[in-house]
Amino acid sequence: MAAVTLLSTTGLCKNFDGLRAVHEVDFELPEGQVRALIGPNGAGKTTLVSLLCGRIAPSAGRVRFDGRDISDLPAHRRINLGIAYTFQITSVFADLPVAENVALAARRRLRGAAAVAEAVQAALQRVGLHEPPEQNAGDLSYGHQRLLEIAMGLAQAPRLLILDEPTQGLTDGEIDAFKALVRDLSATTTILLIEHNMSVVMEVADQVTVLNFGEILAEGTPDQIRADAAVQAAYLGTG
Ligand SMILES: Nc1ncnc2c1ncn2[C@@H]1O[C@H](COP(=O)(O)OP(=O)(O)OP(=O)(O)O)[C@@H](O)[C@H]1O
Repeated sequence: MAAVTLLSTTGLCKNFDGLRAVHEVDFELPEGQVRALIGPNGAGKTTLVSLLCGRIAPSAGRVRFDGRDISDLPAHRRINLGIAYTFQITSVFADLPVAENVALAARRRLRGAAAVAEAVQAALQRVGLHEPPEQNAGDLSYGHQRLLEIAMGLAQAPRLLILDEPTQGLTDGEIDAFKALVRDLSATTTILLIEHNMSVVMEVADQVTVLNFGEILAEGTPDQIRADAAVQAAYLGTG
């Protein structure tokens, strides 16, 4: 049986002063899938996920989540529906302890100190952050701040987790751990991943969407995408 569509867009566009950052994107993400979103620098990947999250408003087009049109909902309402995300620029609260950062996210859905503490510990363990929870988030390495952000996303028990270049700044060992984490999470969460690291894409994605100049250039399995001549040309910058 075909999987239920969790997220979809129709005719989604975003123009910045005449620049077509995202153009006429019809995108569909089935529930339970790990989807990688790839494309050359400036292809529109961050703009597309910003439209999905409600961080920016589209110039045209609609977004649907779980059977409902969410195009007019502000970002915080979309989070409450189960869309969690992390962005390239970390948004941890640097002056707050690691645990408190995750607790702020957990309190969006949980009441009671014990339940929150349990969720915090589970989320930190799941991403493999072993720093003392009382350490300030700003003292973590950049890579670990990215992991902390994922923990903050997980503490919201999301139905869709959107990660914008989560492996940037991670060591090789941390990237391996991240791949295992995504495989583990994929049992319970639909994942949309902007990723430049092709080994991560090839190993964790069920399907890959390639953006180029704001439009979908190709979609398919990692193997299909790797063999696609148009994708190779886009990356090599050749016709
Ligand atoms: N707020 C903005 N104002 C004007 N132009 C913008 C804005 N945000 C993005 N752009 C432009 O839109 C295009 C798409 O940018 P976007 O960041 O979405 O690409 P990307 O695929 O995520 O790139 P990268 O892989 O480098 O992060 C680029 O040409 C970028 O300069």
